[in-house]
Amino acid sequence: MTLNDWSTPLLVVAGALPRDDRWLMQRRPEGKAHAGLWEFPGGKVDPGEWPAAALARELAEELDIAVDPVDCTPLGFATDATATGRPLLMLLYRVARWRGEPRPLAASALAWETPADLARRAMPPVDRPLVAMLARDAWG
Ligand SMILES: Nc1nc2c([nH]c(=O)n2[C@@H]2O[C@H](COP(=O)(O)OP(=O)(O)OP(=O)(O)O)[C@@H](O)[C@H]2O)c(=O)[nH]1
Repeated sequence: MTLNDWSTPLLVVAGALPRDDRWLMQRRPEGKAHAGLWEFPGGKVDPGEWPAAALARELAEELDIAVDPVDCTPLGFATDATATGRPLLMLLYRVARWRGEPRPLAASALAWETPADLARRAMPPVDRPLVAMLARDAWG
């Protein structure tokens, strides 16, 4: 990780959505940074936006599901540098419930993955410590 700028991190929120001991992951489409890698659904927090509200907005845009921000519980965070060297701060939330069936509106694919599956997927570096954390997450 090479950081060129310590002052203005790119703030990204992401959701861990559980189902039957698996987590929902999406594959980044061609033409975007990290194309082809598997990631948690989510995206950038807009200026002045509350992070859990940003996550609910992103999950509606990307998965066509309705999430109440109060159902998003912080799980942890991780940091890395983006391709330009700008610091990236990613907040991961556990999403307890949602309305609707997730559809890949922004991704090239969706998959429900076990922690063991996740360890074998190609992912952005910032996701690795978060996946390790999920593997230790207690259900409920
Ligand atoms: N959503 C998401 N973004 C991640 C993850 N890991 C990771 O490094 N990122 C990076 O965080 C940034 C978030 O970008 P994004 O493209 O998802 O955000 P967005 O939906 O607001 O994108 P847009 O600018 O195309 O509208 C990207 O640089 C992306 O590569 C992850 O697990 N989930």
